[in-house]
Amino acid sequence: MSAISLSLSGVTCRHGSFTAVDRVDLDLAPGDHLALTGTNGSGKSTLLRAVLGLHRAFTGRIAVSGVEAKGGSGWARRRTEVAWIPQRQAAGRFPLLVRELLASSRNAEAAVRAAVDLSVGGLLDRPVASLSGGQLQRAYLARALGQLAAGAGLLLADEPTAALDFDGQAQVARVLAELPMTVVVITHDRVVADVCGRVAEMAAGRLREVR
Ligand SMILES: Nc1ncnc2c1ncn2[C@@H]1O[C@H](COP(=O)(O)OP(=O)(O)OP(=O)(O)O)[C@@H](O)[C@H]1O
Repeated sequence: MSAISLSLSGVTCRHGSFTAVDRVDLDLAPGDHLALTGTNGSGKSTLLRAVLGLHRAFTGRIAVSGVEAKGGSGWARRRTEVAWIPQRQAAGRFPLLVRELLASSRNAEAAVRAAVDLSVGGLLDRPVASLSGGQLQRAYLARALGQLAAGAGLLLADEPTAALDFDGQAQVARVLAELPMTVVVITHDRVVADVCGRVAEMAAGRLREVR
């Protein structure tokens, strides 16, 4: 596993006729850590979802490791290169055990090890739908660490500490700080922003780097 680059140029994302992300440019070198802050509804989640191919209504250029995703196989490859912690962690439409969520990382062993470190190792046989918000967030972080162990070189995390207690927030900030991967983390948490070398702020779809 090694860190990879992310390059956005002139990225505009629409929800119907509404422009949620407006001509965003951003270049991250392998290993850069960026905190993405800004007001609610300013387009942060939409932007990261576009990088993953979960929001396809965009124009402009999104390149990971210098490559733009094209077609189904291109986006499938993108999802092996990019680890993802979603904001509203979905319990899924079908009953899913924590163990199965972790296995979806493609490195179940590493994800389970991370789950143990993150204090959710005792919940492997519980349905994901039965976890508390903080437990679910820890489980999704463990899955992302499994994805990184499986070869992903970029982590996109959407408010990964929003549901965590103080100890959990500090622990996740530590884990993120130590990751040798490229990281973009949407956060309203100062502890997390402080461990990132770069900080950008979004407002009404525009991105401005502040540090
Ligand atoms: N599926 C959708 N359909 C229509 N509008 C949407 C949809 N998803 C998001 N939006 C709108 O796009 C804008 C950007 O939303 P987005 O979730 O990207 O913001 P955000 O910066 O991540 O917000 P927050 O900090 O509250 O999570 C908001 O005005 C939101 O209401």
